[in-house]
Amino acid sequence: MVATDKLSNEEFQASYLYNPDSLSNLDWNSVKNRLSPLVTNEQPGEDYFLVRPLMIDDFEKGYLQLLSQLTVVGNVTKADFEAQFKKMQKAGAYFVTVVEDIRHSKIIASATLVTELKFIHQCSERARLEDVVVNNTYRGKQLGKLIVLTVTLLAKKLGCYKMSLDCKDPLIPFYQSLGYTLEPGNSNSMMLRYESKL
Ligand SMILES: CC(=O)SCCNC(=O)CCNC(=O)[C@H](O)C(C)(C)COP(=O)(O)OP(=O)(O)OC[C@H]1O[C@@H](n2cnc3c(N)ncnc32)[C@H](O)[C@@H]1OP(=O)(O)O
Repeated sequence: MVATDKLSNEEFQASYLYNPDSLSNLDWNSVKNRLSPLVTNEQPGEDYFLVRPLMIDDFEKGYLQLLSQLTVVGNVTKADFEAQFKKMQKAGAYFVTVVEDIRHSKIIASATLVTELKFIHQCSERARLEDVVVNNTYRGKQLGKLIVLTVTLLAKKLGCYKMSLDCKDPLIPFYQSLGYTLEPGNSNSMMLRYESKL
């Protein structure tokens, strides 16, 4: 575990997957009618909820246990986690954003924004939403909406020209309530699966 009180400011910043300042001044005005009551990443509804980038010591805070409520995680060791974290950090395109319940030092929600550089659209950048999950004992309290809107607004702030996602049919209304649409003739998701480790 990273003993953050003993770290220099530089080391502390390096323990974040991406710069936490990126999460300041998101355009919540543009989505405030999608939440009732209004919550934001800076005022997430409870003073013990903290919305922030993934940190390297979140392995200790149950991050992978949370992901296992979404899909198969496999036998990922702490060393595996840290190596993958550092690769993502170096790539600079991974904005894994979490909610921590600071009372229990536990990660209770997560969503990933991945950005992709393009030559098209005047060398622009597009965004994808991945791996959205809220701990099952915290569901139904708008945390899903909060974490998805946080990364959606972050993509806007970063200058992405669009953001897309894949989801199962029952979740379509959830994402529609957050502004995502099924574009006629342009909303199919196709798959070719390779042999996986699991
Ligand atoms: C792009 C992707 O990653 S898709 C994968 C999405 N993740 C999963 O399926 C993992 C398991 N599910 C979860 O973690 C959660 O149920 C989430 C993230 C989908 C929603 O989190 P919550 O914190 O419960 O959502 P929140 O309280 O903000 O919103 C609840 C709304 O979403 C709807 N909703 C939530 N989960 C579901 C679901 N599985 N199916 C249909 N509707 C749902 C609720 O009906 C509710 O609608 P309302 O506002 O009209 O009452």
